[in-house]
Formats: sequence, structure tokens, C-alpha cells
Amino acid sequence: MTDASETDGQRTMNYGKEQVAVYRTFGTSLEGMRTIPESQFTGRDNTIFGAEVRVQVEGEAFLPSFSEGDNSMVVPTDTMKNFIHHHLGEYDGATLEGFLHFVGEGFLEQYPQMDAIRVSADELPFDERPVPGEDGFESSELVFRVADRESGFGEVYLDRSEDAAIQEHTSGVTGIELVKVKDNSFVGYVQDEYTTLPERENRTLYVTLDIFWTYADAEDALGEDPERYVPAEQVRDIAQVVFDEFDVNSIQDLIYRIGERTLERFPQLESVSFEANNRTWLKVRDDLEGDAKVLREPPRPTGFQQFSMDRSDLERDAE
Ligand SMILES: O=c1[nH]c(=O)c2[nH]c(=O)[nH]c2[nH]1
Repeated sequence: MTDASETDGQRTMNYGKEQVAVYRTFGTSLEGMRTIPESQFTGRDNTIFGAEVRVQVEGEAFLPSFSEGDNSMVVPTDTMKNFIHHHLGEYDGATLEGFLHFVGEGFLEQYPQMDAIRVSADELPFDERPVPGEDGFESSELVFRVADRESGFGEVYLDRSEDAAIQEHTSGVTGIELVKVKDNSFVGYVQDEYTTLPERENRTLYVTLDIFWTYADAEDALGEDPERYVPAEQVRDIAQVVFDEFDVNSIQDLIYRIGERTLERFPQLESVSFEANNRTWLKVRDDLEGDAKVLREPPRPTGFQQFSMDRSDLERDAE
């Protein structure tokens, strides 16, 4: 993610380090969250935790490093990497966002020349693996699968007002990929001389989703009060349950319903936003018995949808 942080009128001036992968074993477990009907998720042991971190710092004091080659205020990005590594060992909380905030505060404390800092990360996920135990299979406490699946996301932006206040924050879950094998339509769209797509009452819908959310009170994102924390796993599970429940007429329709459900379940959230991609396979054969089909990968190009919503959308829907 890039942004144009302004520190001097229209000037962009920042620097930092990205792709800082760091792992921690035997961290503090995340427990005590509320459960929701859509999810079996009740907590994370954090026996193994990984994150790929990005840090971006701002400060007027860095101007001479750009304009005069004067590095006297420059904290090397290599040092930033070491600082991140070290602080995962010092963090005693249980969430990605909490760690990012802890690191960000640490940077502002250690380096007075930094006016503000943006810290973000993607979780590097691991899955528990079942091994035979005394009462059937149970999760191994030692061996984990390096997982290629959706992962948690967090970002905080801190400055020096009010003791390293959180000026901006985003939490999320990215890389969700879901396929629903029937009961999806895409009909009723504009038809004109350019239209070739046939209306489909029942397509196999394959969608990728990144979901992001913000809290009304940014402190809730840190997970210190687990009852007010929204785990990425529960939002992921809302997405699949809503997809299962509704016969949607488009991806637009699907993400709106996921957003509604997420805001309903978590009153502490202010907004939810989506980036969706359509990867729907193309039909090769539908002359088989029942709903069976043979499908193939779609060619490029791909369609996408972006949408953000907040509590005013729930109020409008209730009218
Ligand atoms: O869910 C969809 N939304 C669209 O806007 C669209 N456009 C398209 O060609 N296929 C789809 N599918």
C-alpha cells in the first residue's frame, strides 16, 4: 500500500521498510472474545505467529537527508527492521493490531525526529494439524502447517498528539477465496449492442474478497479488551455463511449483505469495506445429471467491485 503523506503543504516525504517478516513462538493466547452464530472461532493459541510488517515514518527533520544528503537524523531502514524483530519479543498482547501499535509507539519514543508513523502488516498464517491422541485426533501442539490462505491485516497511523494517539486504523482479512456451486444468478443488467454475456440464473460463482473494518473507538482494535475485539477469523466466517445463506444476484449484492451482517454482529465497528474480484469459471458442459457441470478457468480480463459502508446503511435498510 502506498500513500502520499503530506508533511509540508503538498510535499510527500517519508521512508521506511517493508516486507519485514518476523515470527514468534509461544506468544500470549487470544481468548475471551465474544462468539457469533456464524463462526466456531473462539480464540488463537499463538503458539506460532508470523507477520510481514511495513513501517513508514514521517518527520520534518528528515528533509536535510533528501535536500542536502545529511543523514544525521536518519534512522537506517535496516535498524527499523531490527527494531521490529526485537519488539515482537517484548509484546505481551495477543493481536496483530496490538503489536503494530506497540511497535509504532516504541519508534516514536525511541526516535524524537519521527513526527508520525504508519505501521501495517499481513499475518503469515499457520494451521493446526490433527494427530492421533488419547481420545481420537487432536491438534498437534508442536507441528503446524505453513498455510496458503486468507490472513489478518492491520494498520495504524500514530502521531505525537495526545501521547501517540491512533490517528487512523484499519483491520482486515485478505485473500478470502470462495466458490458457491449453485444458486447464484446474474440477470437484469444493461443489454445493448455491446452485450455478449448471457444472463445466468444459476452460475458457479468464484469470488475473491478482501474485507477491511474500522472501529468507532480505535483502542478497541488493539484487543486489550477481547470482548470488543473483532477477530479476522469471525469476519471471514461471516462471509462464507452469508454466501451460503443467500441466493445473490451479483457480487455487489453479496458484499453488501456481508457488510450488513458484519456491522450487525459488531456494534463496536464504524465501517466495513470490500475489494472483490470475480474469478467465476466458465461453463464447458451442463448436459450432465442434475446440477452437475464441467467448468474451466476464465480468461483475462477480470471484474472487480469495491464498496464501503457504515452504520448509516443499516439505518437506511431498517426504514
Ligand atoms: O457479480 C457480478 N457483477 C458484475 O457487475 C458483473 N459483470 C459481469 O460481466 N459479471 C458480473 N458479475
